[in-house]
Amino acid sequence: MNILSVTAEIFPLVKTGGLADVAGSLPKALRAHGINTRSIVPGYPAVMRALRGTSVVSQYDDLFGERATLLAAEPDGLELFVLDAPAFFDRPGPPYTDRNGREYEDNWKRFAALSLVASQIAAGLVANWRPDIIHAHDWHAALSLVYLKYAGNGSIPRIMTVHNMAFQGQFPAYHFRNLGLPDEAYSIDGVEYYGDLGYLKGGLQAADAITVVSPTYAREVMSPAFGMGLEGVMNARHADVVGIVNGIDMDVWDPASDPYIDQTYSARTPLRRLPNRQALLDLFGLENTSGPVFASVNRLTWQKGMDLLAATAREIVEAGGTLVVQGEGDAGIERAFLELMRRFPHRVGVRIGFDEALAHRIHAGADAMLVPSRFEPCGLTQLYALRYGCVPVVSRTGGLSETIIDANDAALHAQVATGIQFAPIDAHGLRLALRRAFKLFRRRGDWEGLRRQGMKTDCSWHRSAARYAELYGELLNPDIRLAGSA
Ligand SMILES: Nc1ncnc2c1ncn2[C@@H]1O[C@H](COP(=O)(O)OP(=O)(O)O[C@H]2O[C@H](CO)[C@@H](O)[C@H](O)[C@H]2O)[C@@H](O)[C@H]1O
Repeated sequence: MNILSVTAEIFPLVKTGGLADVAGSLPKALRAHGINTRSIVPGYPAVMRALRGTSVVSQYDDLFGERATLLAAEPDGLELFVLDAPAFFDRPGPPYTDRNGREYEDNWKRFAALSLVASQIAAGLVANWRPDIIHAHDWHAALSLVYLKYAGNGSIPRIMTVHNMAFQGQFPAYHFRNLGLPDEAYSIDGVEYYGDLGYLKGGLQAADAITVVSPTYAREVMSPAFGMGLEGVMNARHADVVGIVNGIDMDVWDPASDPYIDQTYSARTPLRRLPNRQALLDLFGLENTSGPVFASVNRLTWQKGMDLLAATAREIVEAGGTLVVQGEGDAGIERAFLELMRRFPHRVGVRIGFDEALAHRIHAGADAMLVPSRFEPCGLTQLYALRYGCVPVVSRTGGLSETIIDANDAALHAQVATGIQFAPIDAHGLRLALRRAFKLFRRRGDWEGLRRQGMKTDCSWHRSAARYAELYGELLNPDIRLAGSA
């Protein structure tokens, strides 16, 4: 079976968040199910630099007014189609924004171009490789399903995966006439969205199946607080919505072979983890107190509850712990953490920026990973933390509530607890969770138990790749689907 995956990011070539990790690792996991995935990605500078031995698939003189070439290549074990369109993608810095953090004005066109070409591949553009299913990730890829739907001619099945409802690709309606879609596509069944253009909305309407990245989030997005305007569409499509929890790449995130960390270790050799803790403290110039080293590797945003962490960080210092924060995002939250570092230079360490290697070192060295998200479709940081023996402290929402087993008395007694969950998701809730963490940390046996259980947890793609494979099978054979849902 051949799958065309459409994505704006793919690890290890271009990553701003979890989308890249999933787009990079799911295809690997699907191979075990006899599924071949090729991903189409934009030809950003980092992608173009990684290419060797490319072949030209197709050329465009006028793709939304620009020249472009569709290439095929296989860098870093990935099987890719790359849309080399310098006018759209040959820009320094992050993929969606300029150096000042402003969204590019032509994002509507850049990702419409990617999507249009993807839809052409789905319709048979490539002579020796035809996909059986097209799988679009997030709003950047959503129009590929819309183009296919309105092209007619019995398109292949279409899947839309939503990694985060907060990012929808909403643009002024006047761009519609430049998208090359038929007039009927500007409707409630198409891309019309509260009088604007909604790319994700259009993708959801054009999809045969919709996946979100955890069953809890699948339920949550049916309500306005989590659906963020799309709850109506999600409710209308609920029969076709399925939640599948993300897995992680067990090779990339493996403390037994991680090239970024000072000392490799495994669940069987927990003492070998200790030098990584000291190395982390040294790196940030922090004191080695008898309290836990808390960490956060995250976008510094409201979604991630990082303002709540900034507001409670003092508690960590006063109770005798240390805090390491790595991330970038809202200027106000960045400032708040930098200010905390200035006040408590030996207890709070902060790095503003995106740094994959440092993220590994933090997971390997910290005692606890704080993930106080206000909403979290799935979350990957807590899964990496489990694998690295860094106990996750998470808010009870979305995928966080499904992937971490709270250390309540029953779970501790049964030796199944893997972390701490808290609710309500506010500063007070987080404060109480921190107090629980301090208490458990002092009870060394319980803390080691949490760490051990976490490291034993299967966070691989094993089960979830099987769910995707099953879904692909159902879409290609609707009779099975009917039988299954009866
Ligand atoms: N400054 C930094 N330096 C280095 N690495 C950093 C970093 N800041 C973040 N990261 C890394 O980026 C990734 C973030 O992934 P998440 O899944 O936690 O959230 P994100 O909101 O990006 O993803 C969305 O999509 C994913 C995938 O489906 C869902 O899990 C999630 O809930 C949803 O919000 C992790 O690998 C994290 O370690």
